[in-house]
Amino acid sequence: MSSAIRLIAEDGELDLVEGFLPPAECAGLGSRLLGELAWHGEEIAIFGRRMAVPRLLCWYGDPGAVYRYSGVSHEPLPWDAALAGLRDRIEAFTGRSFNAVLCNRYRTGKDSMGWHADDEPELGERPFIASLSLGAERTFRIRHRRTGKTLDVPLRDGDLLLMGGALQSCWKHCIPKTAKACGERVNLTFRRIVQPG
Ligand SMILES: O=C(O)CCC(=O)C(=O)O
Ligand SMILES: [Fe+2]
Repeated sequence: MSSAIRLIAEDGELDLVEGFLPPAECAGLGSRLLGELAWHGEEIAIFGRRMAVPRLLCWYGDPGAVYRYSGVSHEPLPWDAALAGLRDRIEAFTGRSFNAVLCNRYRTGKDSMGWHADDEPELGERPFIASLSLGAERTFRIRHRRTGKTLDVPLRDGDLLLMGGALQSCWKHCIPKTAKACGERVNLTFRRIVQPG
């Protein structure tokens, strides 16, 4: 495992740990999560029309770690063993604690996540979020809200991306669609819900 590389140091911190998980572990773990987790689609209302979110997702965590996304409150599913094992390792590495994980599954290059910040009230001020990627490489794009400064970070199998400080209030991020041939990707964002609601 390599050490963290600081990618952003102003108005929040963004750190990348390339190969946090060794390649030998990634393939098995990726297919286990694809098979085991309770993947489902979601819809969001945009201008009164219901639209399918362009990816699959699921939410696991401690009882009470309720999270509101796509306009709906989500009760967590109880920790899956593979997810709990990863949580423990990421907690040991970062010295932070997490009580829930949002899992996103990008089936093809057409699946994506639009511009957003993880700044929901239940994450509290200056949330610390650890994001583990498995499977196909995708680009994580981050843009400063005021200056427009933009950075593209390739996220590969086994990489761990850490977001902290004021990052969510000063920057937005997304996973753009790609026209490149690309396999499935799973991303796990470990979070701490501080204010159940
Ligand atoms: O898939 C990714 O790498 C990003 C996921 C993300 O931004 C989120 O879950 O909030
Ligand atoms: Fe995010």
